[in-house]
Amino acid sequence: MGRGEVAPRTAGGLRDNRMVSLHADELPDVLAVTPLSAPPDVSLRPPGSKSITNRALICAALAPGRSTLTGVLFADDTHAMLGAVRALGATVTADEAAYTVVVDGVDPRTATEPATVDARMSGTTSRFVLPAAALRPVRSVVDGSPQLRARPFGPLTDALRELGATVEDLGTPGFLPVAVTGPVAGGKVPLPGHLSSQFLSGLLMAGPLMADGLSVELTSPLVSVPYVEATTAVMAAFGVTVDGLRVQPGAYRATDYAIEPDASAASYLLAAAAIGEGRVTVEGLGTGSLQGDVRFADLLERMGARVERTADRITVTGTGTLHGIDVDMADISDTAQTLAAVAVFADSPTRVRGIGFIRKKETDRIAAVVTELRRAGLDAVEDEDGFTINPGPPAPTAFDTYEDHRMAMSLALLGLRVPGIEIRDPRCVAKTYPTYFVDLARL
Ligand SMILES: O=C(O)C1=C[C@@H](OP(=O)(O)O)[C@@H](O)[C@H](O)C1
Ligand SMILES: C=C(OP(=O)(O)O)C(=O)O
Repeated sequence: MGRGEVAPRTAGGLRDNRMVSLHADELPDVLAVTPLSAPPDVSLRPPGSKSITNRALICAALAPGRSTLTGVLFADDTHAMLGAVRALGATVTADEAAYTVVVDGVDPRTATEPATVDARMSGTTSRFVLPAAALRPVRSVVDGSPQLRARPFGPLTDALRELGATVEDLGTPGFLPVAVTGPVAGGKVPLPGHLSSQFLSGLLMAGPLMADGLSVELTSPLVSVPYVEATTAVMAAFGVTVDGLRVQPGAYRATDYAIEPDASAASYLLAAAAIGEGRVTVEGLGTGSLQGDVRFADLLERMGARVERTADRITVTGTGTLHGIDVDMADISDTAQTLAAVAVFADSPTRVRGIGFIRKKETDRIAAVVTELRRAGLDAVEDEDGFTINPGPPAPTAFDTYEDHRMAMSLALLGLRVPGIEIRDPRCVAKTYPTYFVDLARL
C-alpha cells in the first residue's frame, strides 16, 4: 500500500491534488475532511491485524527456532511489541516494505539478562509481555506512556504473584511501571474478566512454559470474548492447545504464520460505505476471520446496509436507509465509536450497551464520543454502560481526539458527508493504522 497524495488539510477527496502525504508521520496538526463527491466504490485491504500481530510475535518469541510472520502490521502498538520481544531475548528482523518479520525465539527460562520493556501506549504489549517476562529467572521492568500508566494492570500483577512470580510495584500499586522476576511456577489462579480480556490472553500465552501449567478461573464475566478465541487460535498455530481456560506444560513450535488484515480498521471503511451510500469491499477478511470485529458488518446490516460475505471478503453497500439499533457491544467494543458515527445518519436513535469497560481504554471512550458529538450539536447521551445517539445533522466542528486513534478514525467519517469537519491531532492514528487517511482518501 503506497502513500496517498491529497490536498493539504484534506482527506476524502483526491480532486484538488496538491501532493501532500496523508501518512500519519506527515499529517498536519489539524486535518480537514472533504465530503465525498460521489458514492465510494472501492476494494481495499486494510493493514495487518494489531491483535494477531502482537499475539504471533509473543508466540514466535517463545518458540525456539525461526518463525516467519507475514502480513504484519507496522504501527506504534506493534513497534512496541517488536521492542518488547527483543528485550526478552528474541532476535527479530523486520522488513516493513514486505510486511514481514523473522523471529528467532528462545526459551525464556534460560534467560540471564535483565530486561526493560517500553510498551508505549499499547495495552496488548504491556499485558502480553508481563506474563512472558515472568517466565524468566531474571528481573524485567515493564513501563509505558503516561496514558498506559493510567490503565488497569492490577489483576495481572495479582495473578502473577499468586502463580509464584515476584512482582514489584514501581509506581502506584495496580498500575505500571512494575518489575517481575520469575520463574513463575503456574497452577490455578482466579482472575476478574470484566475490565479487560488482555490479562487472560497474556496469561494463557505464557501458560505452556509454566512448570505446573496454568488453569484460570474467571471471577467476573469476561468482556471482549472473541479476543481470547483469537489467542487460542494463534497459540494453536504455534503448536499449543488450550482446553477451556487450562494449558498443560509444553512448548511452542516455531512456524510460518500469515496475519490477516485488521477487522477493527476495516470497520471504518465499511462504515464509510453505509454513510457514503456507496460500496466498499474489504479484502482478506470474511467468515473465516479470527477477529470478532468482523461482526461490525452484521450491525451495519441490521441498520439497513446490504452486506455480502465470502470466506475472505466483506462487501458493504449503503442503501440510503439507516435505522437506529439497540445493541450490546461487549464483544466488539473497539467498533463502538465507529457505530456512533454511523448512528448520526440513521433515522432513529441508537443505543449501545455492555461497554462500561471502555472508559479505561486510551481515554474514557464513552465520555469522549458523547462530548464530541454534543459539540457538533447532536443529542448524544452518556449511559453508565454505553451511550445513546439521537441522529441529526452535525454542525461544522474541529473534533478533539483525546490521544485516541479510534476517536480520530471514527469522527473523520462524519466529514465524508458533512462539510466543515476537522480532526485535531490526526497523527494519533499511528497507534494502529498509520495509513488510515491514505485509505480514506481512496474512497
Ligand atoms: O486482545 C486484544 O488484542 C485486544 C483486546 C481488547 O481489549 P480488552 O480486552 O481490554 O477489552 C481490544 O479493545 C484491544 O484493542 C485489543
Ligand atoms: C484499546 C485498544 O488498544 P490496546 O488496549 O491494545 O492499547 C484499541 O486498539 O482500541
